[in-house]
Amino acid sequence: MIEVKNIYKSFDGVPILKNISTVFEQGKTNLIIGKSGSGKTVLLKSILGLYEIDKGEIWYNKRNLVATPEKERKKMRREIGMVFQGGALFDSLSVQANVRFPLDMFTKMSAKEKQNRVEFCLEHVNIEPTKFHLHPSEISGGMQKRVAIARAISLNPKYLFCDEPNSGLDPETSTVIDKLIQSLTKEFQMTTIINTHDMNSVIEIGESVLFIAEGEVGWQGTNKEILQTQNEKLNDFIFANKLYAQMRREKS
Ligand SMILES: Nc1ncnc2c1ncn2[C@@H]1O[C@H](COP(=O)(O)OP(=O)(O)OP(=O)(O)O)[C@@H](O)[C@H]1O
Repeated sequence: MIEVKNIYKSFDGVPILKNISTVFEQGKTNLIIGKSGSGKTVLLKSILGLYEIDKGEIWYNKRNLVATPEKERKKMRREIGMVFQGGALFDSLSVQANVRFPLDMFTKMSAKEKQNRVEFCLEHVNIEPTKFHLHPSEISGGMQKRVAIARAISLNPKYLFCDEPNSGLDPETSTVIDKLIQSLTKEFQMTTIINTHDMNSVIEIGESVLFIAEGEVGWQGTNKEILQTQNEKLNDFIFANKLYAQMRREKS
């Protein structure tokens, strides 16, 4: 579980996050949604400790990141898996070398143990062994995302952060990626936080949805509750999203 309590973050005196409190539960896909510029990325980076917040607390289970010295923070970071926007795979490394990379960097596992772990992770994202030797440029966008997820879970993280995991994917592949993240979250009982623009993701896997509006908690609830909401800002966001999805469908 990750809990944030009354966090504030500003840049050069301009407030971006204003008094955000929420809980991201273990074993659930916790989504953060909101308009472009609302503060989702700043929130995600603050929770990760990439930005120092002005005020507030960030609890990773029983540890408050804000009060944790840098050396301890490094240890905490090992418990975090990240799926970056676009996948961010290393082009020059094969699929399996990409997944092995964190193991080389952060563990003292033997070559055999690493290979077993790489195979385990790639199997869990449904990548066949015939693809292990390929390079990112030789596989589809959806498969690249799956490799990025395999790499993110390679160190067996307790916490998984995904920043727009569906960017650049068609709706069908997006659903596959969403379901995959959700099933891994359940299987490994991770606390998963996903930044997304995608209303389909909200409906499919939004077990807990946090709507950020102008740096504040605008609404929080489940994918079932969101369909009944009377919250005006949230409804505007949903409507704009539907229009966007429709325009994209008509264009393709
Ligand atoms: N490093 C920074 N320095 C100054 N201002 C920043 C910085 N990072 C973000 N901001 C500002 O914070 C606000 C929120 O940005 P943020 O990137 O969190 O939005 P977002 O909701 O993630 O948007 P998007 O969906 O487009 O990624 C914006 O006004 C942005 O300009």
